[in-house]
Amino acid sequence: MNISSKPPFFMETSNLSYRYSAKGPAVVDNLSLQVPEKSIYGFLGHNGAGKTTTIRLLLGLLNTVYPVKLFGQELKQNAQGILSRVGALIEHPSLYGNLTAAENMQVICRYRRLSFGGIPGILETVGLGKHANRKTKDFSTGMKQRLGLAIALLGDPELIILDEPTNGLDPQGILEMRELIKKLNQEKGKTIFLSSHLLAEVEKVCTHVGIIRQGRMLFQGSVTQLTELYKSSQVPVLIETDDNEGTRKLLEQHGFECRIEGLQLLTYLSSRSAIPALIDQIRNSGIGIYQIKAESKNLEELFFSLHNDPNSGT
Ligand SMILES: Nc1ncnc2c1ncn2[C@@H]1O[C@H](COP(=O)(O)OP(=O)(O)OP(=O)(O)O)[C@@H](O)[C@H]1O
Repeated sequence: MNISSKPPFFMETSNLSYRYSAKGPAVVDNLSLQVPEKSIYGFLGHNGAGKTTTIRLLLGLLNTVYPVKLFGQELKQNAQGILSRVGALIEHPSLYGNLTAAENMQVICRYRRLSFGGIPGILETVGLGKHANRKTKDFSTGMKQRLGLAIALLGDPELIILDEPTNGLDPQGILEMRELIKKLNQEKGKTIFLSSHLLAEVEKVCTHVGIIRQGRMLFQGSVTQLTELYKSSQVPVLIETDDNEGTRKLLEQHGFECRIEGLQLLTYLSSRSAIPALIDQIRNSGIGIYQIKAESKNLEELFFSLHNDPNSGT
């Protein structure tokens, strides 16, 4: 993967690696991230893949000898200046329940020596304008998360880093957070880096994506490129017939790999358009089909297909 400096990426790492202990495994392993300006970059991976650790490295919260660049500058050389242009929400926000939304923001403003002037506008942006004077102990999880984002927006950062921003939210809360992220990007020009373990979530919100497994990058590119790759990977198909064993033999004779799973047979096709021919083959051999169903590919299968694709990832 090439690290180009023209134009500089808003955030980039080159072969970033990290171990929590000298003899422990690499939790982040040769990770070269490239986050374009004005993108919404989804950092996708299962629980324990190394997302939060990477975010901590990007924010200078963990020490590393590897270069981490934000806005084209090395983080270590000007951490204070660079981080004043970054807003972050890692997991759930720490709020004082007995203080109102506005008062919670004032606490952070005092700490960061920012004026209180921007608070009403930011609360309006995140949809909490009407709740500015409510104590946060009465807030729903979604409202707390939006207030956490409001706090990250203090100081008008150009880059916003969000660790699993929809975690723990109900469907309505997820929808609102998703719309808010898009609004911040499209209307306020913010570059947003967010981590998630949900492929569907990333596809709906992000312009770019980096997929990691065990700290290693499997794929990095635009969501359009990911969709193309995803489409070209194999489709799992479940078949139930009156003779699953006979169907298995038949399909294997035609070069399909398959296995019996309970009352069904699982095989993989190159695309959904191959299903009619498959049905004809089974029916022509006198086997009765009870049902046939193309499964939607989940993250695990995408990981699997990426892992086996020599052209993808690292
Ligand atoms: N402070 C720590 N000390 C030792 N190991 C840690 C520490 N924090 C995380 N790990 C380990 O590092 C690996 C990556 O964890 P990390 O939290 O970065 O992953 P993640 O992708 O953010 O997962 P999740 O979505 O569950 O938060 C995991 O195996 C985890 O157990």
